[in-house]
Amino acid sequence: MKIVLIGYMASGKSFVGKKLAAVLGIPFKDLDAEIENQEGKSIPKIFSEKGEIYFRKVENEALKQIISKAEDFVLATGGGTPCYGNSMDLILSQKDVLSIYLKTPLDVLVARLLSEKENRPVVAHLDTEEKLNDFIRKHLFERSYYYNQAALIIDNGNESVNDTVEKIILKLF
Ligand SMILES: Nc1ncnc2c1ncn2[C@@H]1O[C@H](COP(=O)(O)OP(=O)(O)O)[C@@H](O)[C@H]1O
Ligand SMILES: O=C(O)C1=C[C@@H](OP(=O)(O)O)[C@@H](O)[C@H](O)C1
Ligand SMILES: [Mg+2]
Repeated sequence: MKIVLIGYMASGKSFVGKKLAAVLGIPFKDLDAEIENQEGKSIPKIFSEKGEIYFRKVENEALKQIISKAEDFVLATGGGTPCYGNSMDLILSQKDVLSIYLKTPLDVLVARLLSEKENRPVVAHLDTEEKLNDFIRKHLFERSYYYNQAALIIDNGNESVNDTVEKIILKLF
């Protein structure tokens, strides 16, 4: 079983993914963590020292490597992963991969990112709730074109992580 979670920043890909992998008894992989290990730097450092275009190249390469492996996994991608280069086509073209969009309402994303934006260079500069809300509303609309191509769409708003994992499991079996 190969599961790839996609969705906006703070939709819960890393949080839900870890729990889902534990319940399924298969390895959990986080694309951002793989990139950080490979580059020997944090995501904010890669953005500030090498720039976003470099990050997107490395992100696409890391995705290719993980997705082509034979073993089972749950992979949490980054919020931008499916929206650059051929990454979404790559995810969709792998017949043994199940893509899942974790869909989270705008107000929940804004609330989560208000307290967790420092390590996310794409939104780190947005210093008020109003700016964050304005930016995410437009950005989410643009990115939804990619997210909505996932095979499965699962709501992860105000439900508990256990409920979200259960919803996914029910769709799998
Ligand atoms: N179902 C949920 N219930 C409660 N909190 C959640 C849920 N899903 C995610 N979160 C919270 O949202 C925050 C962002 O989640 P994270 O997994 O880092 O998002 P992503 O990897 O999609 O950017 C985390 O602090 C996590 O605790
Ligand atoms: O949406 C994005 O462009 C990004 C999302 C981040 O991952 P999370 O979605 O796990 O926060 C990380 O890959 C990087 O900061 C860029
Ligand atoms: Mg994450």
